[in-house]
Amino acid sequence: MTFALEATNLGKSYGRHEALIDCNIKIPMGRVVGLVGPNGAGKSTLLGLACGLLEPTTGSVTVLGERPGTSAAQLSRVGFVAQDTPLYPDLTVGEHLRLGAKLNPRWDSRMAEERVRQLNLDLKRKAARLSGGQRAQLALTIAGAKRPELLIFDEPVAALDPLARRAFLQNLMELVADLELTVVLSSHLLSDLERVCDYLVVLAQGRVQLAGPVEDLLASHYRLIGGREELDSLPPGTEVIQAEHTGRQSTLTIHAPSPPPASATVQAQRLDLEDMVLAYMGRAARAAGEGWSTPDPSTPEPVS
Ligand SMILES: Nc1ncnc2c1ncn2[C@@H]1O[C@H](COP(=O)(O)OP(=O)(O)OP(=O)(O)O)[C@@H](O)[C@H]1O
Repeated sequence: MTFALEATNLGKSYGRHEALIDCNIKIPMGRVVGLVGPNGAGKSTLLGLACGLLEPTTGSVTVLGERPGTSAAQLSRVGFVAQDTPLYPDLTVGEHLRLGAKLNPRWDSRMAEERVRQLNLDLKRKAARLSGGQRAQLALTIAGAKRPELLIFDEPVAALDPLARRAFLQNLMELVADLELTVVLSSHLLSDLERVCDYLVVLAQGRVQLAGPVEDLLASHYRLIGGREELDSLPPGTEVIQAEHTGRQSTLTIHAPSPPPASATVQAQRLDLEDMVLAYMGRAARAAGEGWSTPDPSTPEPVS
């Protein structure tokens, strides 16, 4: 089976600093993947490895079944938009489209021109004179017109206001529906990711903390609120991700294979994506702060 992105014991060090450690993930095709984690977690490093911009220090990575960046054919299957939506400031919108057509064998001119028209982008305007939102939209148009099978974005919406962000994400979803793409999107904006992503990878301290289909992850995580003693013994297979105690009451964030048994004294609540991600990031930060190595993630198998 071919995965959109498959990392096996993947690691990347910059000098003595380990930015990505023993990363094992299998991202199925056709997903919209949210890559989240705190600053310095290793997200850009992972995306750089996936695009062939960086070489692994250990392990291996394949993208669409091939080593990244090994051939022009492989490069044309992947679209990458780096963190600062790089464009040529002195080139106009029209010149960007003409350059895209020259450089990309599968360039879809009709689609690029139609999107530029829909976005009301002036073909004669230089990139330097576009707003942040317009630049992001142009970068998305160029990446989509390459007709890639995998589109990778490193924090595409970070600098955009909420309206521009919403418009960008809506356009991205239209592109996904039209082209049947796999998208990997890194962002700190969990509410945005919750709206568009159906697969999640949480990175922290250079390690994968959690990965899997959003639906499965949300269905297997709970918040338990109840007496400290009652919450001392949990069903087998339950993993406590985070525990908070106030007096005799405890609040636990757990990963459990099946819903916790109903009880009059213990309340079980579903988590939203943000609470779940924050619990894993908090656990990784505590483990690092206390000098432990982060525990192995309980990574649910991806759905193929
Ligand atoms: N070229 C480099 N040389 C040395 N260290 C680097 C280099 N690039 C990244 N790092 C370090 O590697 C770690 C991971 O960085 P990376 O940019 O991958 O994190 P990130 O999750 O993308 O962060 P952010 O959310 O802040 O963009 C950080 O500690 C960073 O300082």
